[in-house]
Amino acid sequence: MNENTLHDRPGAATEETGTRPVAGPGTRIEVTGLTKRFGEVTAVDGLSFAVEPGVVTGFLGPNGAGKTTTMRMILGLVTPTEGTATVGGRRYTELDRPSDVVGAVLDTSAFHPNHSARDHLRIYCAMGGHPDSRVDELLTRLGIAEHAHRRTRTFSTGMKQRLSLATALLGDPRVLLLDEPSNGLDPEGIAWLRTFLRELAAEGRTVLVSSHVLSEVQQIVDDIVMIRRGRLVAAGPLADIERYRPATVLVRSPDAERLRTLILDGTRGPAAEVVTADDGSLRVRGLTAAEIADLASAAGLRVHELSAGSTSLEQLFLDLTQDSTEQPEQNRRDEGEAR
Ligand SMILES: Nc1ncnc2c1ncn2[C@@H]1O[C@H](COP(=O)(O)OP(=O)(O)OP(=O)(O)O)[C@@H](O)[C@H]1O
Repeated sequence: MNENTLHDRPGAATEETGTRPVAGPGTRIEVTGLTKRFGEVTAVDGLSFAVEPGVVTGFLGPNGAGKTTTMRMILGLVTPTEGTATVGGRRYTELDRPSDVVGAVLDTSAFHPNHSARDHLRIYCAMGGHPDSRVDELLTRLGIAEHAHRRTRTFSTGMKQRLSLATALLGDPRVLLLDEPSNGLDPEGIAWLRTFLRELAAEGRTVLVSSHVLSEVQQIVDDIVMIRRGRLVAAGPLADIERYRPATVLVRSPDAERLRTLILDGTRGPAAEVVTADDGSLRVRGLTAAEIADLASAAGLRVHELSAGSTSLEQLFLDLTQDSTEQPEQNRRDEGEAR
């Protein structure tokens, strides 16, 4: 801890009186105006959000959105350029015994290849000052007790994930931060992870899980914090976000580009949003299928398919987080409100 953090931190006065609060049950993560610039690159840009205890929160955004950098700032591994990240009201570097408060898995390959799972946990247990009994407790809880003597280099991705989680849980922390935990897991592994993280949340812990693939964590998370280019795009219960999925009309047309221009023109009807998918089809919001058909027919444009439905959650995620200049107007409004 450096001198600056000692002087400007909240709660320093209570420490002197010996009544320093520790992060306890119901520990919240709070990120306020967090910014990180690496030279020319602004990785995180004025980000504010809270992560509540008792639920699993998904931290979502495409590759390079700033998720890892934000998690590293919460963990005191990267110093913010501006803003704060606190756990239970204190910055990580101000916590007495940080590994008793926050457990983190940032990299599941960080094992000595020749160490057994048990050796690995024993070392981290001693480093964190946790009781030895935690090693066997966690090997059992994570379902890897029978592999405790195997060298970690022989572990599958799923077993490494479990060992990483065991390491993070040695101090029985109230807060857990996991960076892309579903990466490389098969469906069975994801199902196991879902059950396990739900158990941790049900114990009142605060669980933050990052991912760049919404569909991988959709079944795991209760709340979401969605970012793009270091900025907040959406935050709240996943159920709320699902509720606001707008109705979309899928349009396949050999004249898609002309139809798109016509729809966006807006002079022939209400303002609409159009996203062109990779396969050239259009997804239109703000117009009904009948309105689009009439528009195309009046202009002599061919339409091969028109189908109404609601946007998939994955599509909503892509729409909200895409970098394309084709970002729909509604999303830009959402982003503005979220900031
Ligand atoms: N130490 C660093 N030096 C310079 N640029 C960095 C550094 N760390 C991250 N960045 C840049 O900051 C941006 C955000 O990166 P970050 O790893 O936080 O994103 P992410 O959302 O976690 O992405 P991914 O899903 O690919 O891990 C990227 O443009 C990245 O190249």
